[in-house]
Amino acid sequence: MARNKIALIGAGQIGGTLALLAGLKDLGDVVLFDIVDGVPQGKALDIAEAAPVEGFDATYAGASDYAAIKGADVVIVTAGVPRKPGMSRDDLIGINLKVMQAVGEGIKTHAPDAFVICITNPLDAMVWALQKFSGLPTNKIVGMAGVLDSARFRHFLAEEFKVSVEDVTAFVLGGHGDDMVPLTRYSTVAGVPLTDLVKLGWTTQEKLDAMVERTRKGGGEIVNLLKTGSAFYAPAASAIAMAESYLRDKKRVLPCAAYLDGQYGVSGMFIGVPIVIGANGVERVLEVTFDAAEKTMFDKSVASVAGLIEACKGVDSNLA
Ligand SMILES: NC(=O)C1=CN([C@@H]2O[C@H](COP(=O)(O)OP(=O)(O)OC[C@H]3O[C@@H](n4cnc5c(N)ncnc54)[C@H](O)[C@@H]3O)[C@@H](O)[C@H]2O)C=CC1
Ligand SMILES: O=C([O-])CC(=O)C(=O)O
Repeated sequence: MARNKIALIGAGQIGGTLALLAGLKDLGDVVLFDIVDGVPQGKALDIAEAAPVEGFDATYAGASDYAAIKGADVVIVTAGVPRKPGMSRDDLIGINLKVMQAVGEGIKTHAPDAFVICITNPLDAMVWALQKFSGLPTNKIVGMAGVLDSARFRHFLAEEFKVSVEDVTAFVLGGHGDDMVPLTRYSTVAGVPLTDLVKLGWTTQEKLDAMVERTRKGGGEIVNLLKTGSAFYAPAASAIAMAESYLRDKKRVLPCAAYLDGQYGVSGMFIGVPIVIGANGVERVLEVTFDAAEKTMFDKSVASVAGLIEACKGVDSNLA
């Protein structure tokens, strides 16, 4: 059976990590694409030379021409710029929107049948714009954020409870901004909701609130530490989980920025919600019920994303 082809648009910090993880997980052959000539080629060769040591068989190529992504099964987009300390993700809109136009046209011409995962920030607006520029069916394009935000929350919870990360589940929904929605009622240790664990004395409400807040600001915490860019290991691992679910038809239920057509009372936008990812792309949206406080938080987050989309339309009148 022919190997799958994975195209990585953007060969920076996340792109390089994606390329390595794709090999380690035997997901398929990898093409790294970047506008900076030499970088995708150099990273491709470096990882290909790691393959004999790690024992995976995959071809690696680097390119600065979109023709190289032809026939890709999965495209993961990290092209653009990351933020630096003092910036918000939203400050990236002007520059990254133009990048999404070029990437969208490249995908439309060379890989229109791919399952596309957008990572570029500000995420919920960029995946919306990428869908418009590429014309992809809305079940074949998603944004990566919820898996990462949930993984951060899971890490903090596992540390607090001194349990395996494997036994901690979490759902962080909404947009990928500081008003994202970590849902404590739907996050568990071995199936027991966090709200019950507070009652059982495993933690206090104050500590839980602090972990929720740390999750919301998790991206900024790493930007302030790194100073030159933003997180890349956990973002890459998160997107690889999504790609693997598609390529292996695993039908995992993952929180992703998905196109909503009435679900959660939202239409025509990409928002972080739990979805089933299988061979048909986004196969199902899981609509969880919110209590009044959760709904208020979710609606606030949706309103922020709507504001970003309006800002995109202001920058590029073709999107209006
Ligand atoms: N959705 C999420 O949860 C997360 C999103 N991000 C975002 O992911 C993006 C990438 O982050 P990093 O890999 O750390 O940045 P990076 O700067 O290391 O890599 C970005 C790459 O994109 C390339 N690039 C720029 N314009 C391009 C174009 N028109 N076509 C092709 N390539 C182009 C650059 O040359 C660079 O190699 C940023 O926007 C960052 O904010 C980062 C972490 C998490
Ligand atoms: O915070 C950033 O700029 C990068 C990002 O989205 C994250 O790490 O969650």
